[in-house]
Amino acid sequence: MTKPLALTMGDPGGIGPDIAIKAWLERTRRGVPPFLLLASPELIRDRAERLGVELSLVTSTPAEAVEIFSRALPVLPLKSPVPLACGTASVESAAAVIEAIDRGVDLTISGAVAAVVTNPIAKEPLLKAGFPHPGHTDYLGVLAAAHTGTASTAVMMLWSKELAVVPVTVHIPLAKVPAVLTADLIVETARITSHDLSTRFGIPSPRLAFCGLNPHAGEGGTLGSEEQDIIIPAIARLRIEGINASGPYPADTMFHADARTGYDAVIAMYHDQALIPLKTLAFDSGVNVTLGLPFVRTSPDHGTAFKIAGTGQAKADSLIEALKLADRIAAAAP
Ligand SMILES: NC(=O)c1ccc[n+]([C@@H]2O[C@H](COP(=O)([O-])OP(=O)(O)OC[C@H]3O[C@@H](n4cnc5c(N)ncnc54)[C@H](O)[C@@H]3O)[C@@H](O)[C@H]2O)c1
Ligand SMILES: N[C@H](C(=O)O)[C@H](O)COP(=O)(O)O
Repeated sequence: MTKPLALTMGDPGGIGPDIAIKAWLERTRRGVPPFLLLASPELIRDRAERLGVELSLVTSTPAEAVEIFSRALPVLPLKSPVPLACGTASVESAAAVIEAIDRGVDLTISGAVAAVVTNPIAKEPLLKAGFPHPGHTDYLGVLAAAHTGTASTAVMMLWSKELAVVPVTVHIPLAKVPAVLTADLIVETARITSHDLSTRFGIPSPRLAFCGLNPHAGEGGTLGSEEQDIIIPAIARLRIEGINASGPYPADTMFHADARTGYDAVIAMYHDQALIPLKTLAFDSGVNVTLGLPFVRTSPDHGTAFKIAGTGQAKADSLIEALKLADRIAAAAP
């Protein structure tokens, strides 16, 4: 029998509970793979009530979840208290938010579930509660390293049928990007991307196209030196290793339809350079996938959308794509 996916509740005040309920309701029509929701049953019942949905919910172990999924939403209760928040973030939720991630990863590593899919979390309340990581991606790298005993770099990729993008620097202030960007970091990010696109996504020799950092990719060094000093040497190193790397290209002309036929993924130098084109082209179908981990993790491409939590406006499309992609790449795991 197939294993379920573990789905974390995300921030309980955000739209995670809404879209988990919607994804379960859509399970047959849209072929949603079975998942076990890591949450408080009270929160999910409360949200279903706000949405005006009659929901069958059953507390479940991972082993029972696949069988239950066809008739009820299987929920694995959390130990930490979960405030019945809707529409606001709260520091009081932090312990439960982190517990759901930890348990999702533990269940995946132990083989009880096929992969972990995370609902969106708000970073600010977690940071205020003392959680030192700027997002799931970094934290998953730390959990993976603790599990394997070796340092593990987690790489963020936003994937869709139209476009896949990987930001080399992620959740740091824009002003710090030039200082953090090094040839070593670019090479490591690209190596992991090439490896995982090949092993998990079945692309034999992934074509990686690199953005420049500066306008016009530096215009031969007249509009900035990072291309000459950092990006071009990094690409040269990757080519020597046999990685199909090209660029750096001016970022403003890399994302139109013709340009997108020339690569399998874009390696971008900072967060918005990568995520603006992805979310513009594929907001409803984009999936956030963490590469470089010894387990599979995906997530919808959007955030907590507090304003529309409990209103029925949140779409579950990106979450459904994240569940389907996790199921597919977990089955292909090396
Ligand atoms: N995977 C994650 O954990 C993740 C990803 C992105 C942002 N975030 C966090 O989410 C919080 C809010 O971020 P934001 O406002 O920049 O982005 P957001 O994605 O939450 O919202 C942006 C806009 O898109 C709308 N939207 C988002 N998801 C939607 C959906 N499923 N259906 C319909 N409309 C939807 C929102 O209502 C809003 O108008 C921040 O704290 C951020 O750190 C978390
Ligand atoms: N940068 C991501 C986005 O905007 O979609 C997001 O914040 C999620 O990051 P984590 O997967 O690291 O939580």
